[in-house]
Amino acid sequence: MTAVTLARATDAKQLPQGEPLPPPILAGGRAAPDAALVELDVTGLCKAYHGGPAVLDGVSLQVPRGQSVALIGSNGAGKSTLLRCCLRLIEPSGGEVTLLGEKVRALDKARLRRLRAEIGFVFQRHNLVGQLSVLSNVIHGAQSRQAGPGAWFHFLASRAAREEAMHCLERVGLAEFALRRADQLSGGQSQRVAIARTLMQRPRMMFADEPVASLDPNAGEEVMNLFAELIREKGLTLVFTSHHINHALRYADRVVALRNGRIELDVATAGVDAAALRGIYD
Ligand SMILES: Nc1ncnc2c1ncn2[C@@H]1O[C@H](COP(=O)(O)OP(=O)(O)OP(=O)(O)O)[C@@H](O)[C@H]1O
Repeated sequence: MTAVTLARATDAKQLPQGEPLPPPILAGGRAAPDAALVELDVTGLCKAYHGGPAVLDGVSLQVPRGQSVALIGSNGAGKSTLLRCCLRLIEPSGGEVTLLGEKVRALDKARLRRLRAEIGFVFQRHNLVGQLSVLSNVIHGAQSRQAGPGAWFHFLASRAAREEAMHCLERVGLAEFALRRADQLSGGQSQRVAIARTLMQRPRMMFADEPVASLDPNAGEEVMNLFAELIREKGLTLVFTSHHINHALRYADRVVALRNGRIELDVATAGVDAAALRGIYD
């Protein structure tokens, strides 16, 4: 156990005060989350891979609409497993996840696919299709609304889809790259395209698993800023994992720290200092 004590988001003032916070980008510029509208409700979530030890051990977490939550914790703490269980990209071993009002574990394949279509998921690696154009990759974000080859190739997509995709690319500052092959982009550009693709999805909520881990510090900062701006603009709920304490403080309303598959810390970022959060890595 570290110097960091278990605390709820409401009593962050119990934590030690210290160095000044970086200005909150996301938390500062928008209305307070609506506590009555819970978009993600995780209760007693457990996961063990292949009958091994518990990787998630009774995790419970409620995220209201419009809140941005940073999940932090050492390598192997269970952050990615938690995100993936929420979308049932991997099967939980126990507990319950309710996402946008749907009990995820009870959904059949078709309903699960429909639910996933409402969630933007940005991964550490952008997962673009390298041989296709940037525009086609973005258009693919609308696959739940557009079936057939038009969901894959920009020249077969509807005019409306192409225009919307161009708008998404403009929003991430890459309109002039629309017809370039995706495998000709830098890491930062690729991650921007991945974000444009999630915008094309018109998501109701966003998850991001170490979205800037593969980028250099400058590109990482730029992408996080852009991401935060878009989340704020659209009033979306966000849950993201990060190893950057400063990103957690700057881009989240709330920080949840995992250790060995359990929540060790759950605090509002307002009033918490970086030193308190660093304790989670001891
Ligand atoms: N597919 C898998 N099969 C078996 N064990 C796995 C699998 N995926 C993850 N694990 C194990 O589960 C534990 C938690 O992993 P997870 O990736 O969720 O942690 P994390 O907090 O996201 O770590 P990191 O910060 O390194 O990304 C680790 O011990 C890992 O080895």
